[in-house]
Amino acid sequence: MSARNIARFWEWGRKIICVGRNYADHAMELKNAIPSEPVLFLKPPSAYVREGSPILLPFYTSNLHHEVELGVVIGKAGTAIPQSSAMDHVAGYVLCLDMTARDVQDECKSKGLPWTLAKAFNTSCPISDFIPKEKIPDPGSINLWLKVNDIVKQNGNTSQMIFSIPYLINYISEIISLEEGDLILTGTPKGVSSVQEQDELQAGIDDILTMTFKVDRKS
Ligand SMILES: O=C(O)/C=C/C(=O)CC(=O)C(=O)O
Ligand SMILES: [Mg+2]
Repeated sequence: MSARNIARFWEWGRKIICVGRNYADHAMELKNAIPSEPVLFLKPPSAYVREGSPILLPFYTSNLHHEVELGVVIGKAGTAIPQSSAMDHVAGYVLCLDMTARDVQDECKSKGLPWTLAKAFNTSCPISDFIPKEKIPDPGSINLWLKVNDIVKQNGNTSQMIFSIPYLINYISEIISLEEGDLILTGTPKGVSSVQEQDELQAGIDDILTMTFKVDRKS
């Protein structure tokens, strides 16, 4: 049997744990309070989509938003991982989009319902190629950007995160044990906006990597 390859972690069917409202400028653009503790939600592995396949518009939304985020790929399992050793559990990174049906999320929020329909649908988590940890020596200080049809919509720096990567790994693993192949989405900076069928989304991390996805409707 061939050994599993962490560079193809999305094939392993592990957890996708998402952090929300982790950038003050994004929390404020959606008129949310700045959180005093991380806001967590989950996506299933069926949310993954890779370059070459489209992001599919769910039939029940008319306001699908992009959110560009740094994804942290877990390489070593742990529970209640101390902040001091948190980075030893990181195998690498991916650039991610947390696609969000904003109108559905607003309705869920107003009714006190979970965000599953808004955040966890098929293709709601486009990801780049795997970036080995050594390629990003300081993940707490990198630029993330996103363009829609060549127009810049998001341009932020991970130094703006309210909760750092070691803090998040400690906080999450106290509640949900982390396994090899899990992915943590670390939240989005400001500039989220609506996308339409046939739009082209391009996103990147500094000069490290870019990725491109088309938006389509399920045929
Ligand atoms: O509370 C809201 O209105 C929206 C929150 C989010 O969608 C949170 C995120 O996913 C994020 O900040 O990245
Ligand atoms: Mg998000």
